[in-house]
Amino acid sequence: MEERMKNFVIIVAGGSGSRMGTEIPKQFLELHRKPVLMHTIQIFHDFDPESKIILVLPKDQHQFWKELCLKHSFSLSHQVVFGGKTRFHSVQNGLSQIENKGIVFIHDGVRPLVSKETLERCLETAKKSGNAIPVLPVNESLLRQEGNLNISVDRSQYFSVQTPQTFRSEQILDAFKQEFDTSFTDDASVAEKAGFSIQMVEGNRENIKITTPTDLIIAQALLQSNSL
Ligand SMILES: Nc1ccn([C@@H]2O[C@H](COP(=O)(O)OP(=O)(O)OP(=O)(O)O)[C@@H](O)[C@H]2O)c(=O)n1
Ligand SMILES: C[C@](O)(CO)[C@H](O)COP(=O)(O)O
Repeated sequence: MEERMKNFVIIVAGGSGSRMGTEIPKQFLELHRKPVLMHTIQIFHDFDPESKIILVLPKDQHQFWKELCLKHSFSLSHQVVFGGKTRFHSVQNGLSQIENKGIVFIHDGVRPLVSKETLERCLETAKKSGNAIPVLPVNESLLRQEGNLNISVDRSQYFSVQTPQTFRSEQILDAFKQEFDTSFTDDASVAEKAGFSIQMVEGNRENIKITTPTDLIIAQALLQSNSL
């Protein structure tokens, strides 16, 4: 009988939230009666209750998170590790907890609206092809700045990138052995620099990254309509 592959989920929430600008870090803000991070963890647990969930949080937020879990009676199993200086270093800390082969989902803690269908597409393609990056076509026109000129570009050649960026564990562990480079904006850029070819799958429009106060209003509305 074929052995079932283990799923690992690294949820990164080690950032500073400077563009949100709230006193409470954005991952703890309440949306639809629960902190953002609890929505995110719940989605992955519901997708596969057997998966190992690793939450990356700045060291000085661990106690606060523990208190929030008690307050909300949040008991889904997860392991908490320290955040790093950049997203790359936070992911690296998460990867250090992967002890055997499987599929690794790397997801922004502040994307609490990823759909089950996106997760299924990511899982299936990563199993088959080594990785899967959820993307969407760009809905607006695009301009590129070149000196004093602003030049229209062909938007059909561009896609906006979401998470969970999903990999076979061997591939992503290998990619993250590299030295940090300032060009790394996500995990796909790390894998690409290590020589792996990147596979795109369709993401979902609701899967926004809560970055600014406006995103919070949109996420609140979407979560409310999801639960109707
Ligand atoms: N050192 C860092 C920086 C970012 N992240 C995580 O990477 C995701 C995407 O980053 P972003 O939305 O930019 O979060 P922040 O860095 O917190 O926000 P900002 O750039 O506005 O400060 C977030 O879940 C964030 O917590 C992380 O784990 N560790
Ligand atoms: C990982 C990411 O969410 C993919 O779109 C994005 O690259 C994070 O960028 P940020 O500037 O760190 O928010």
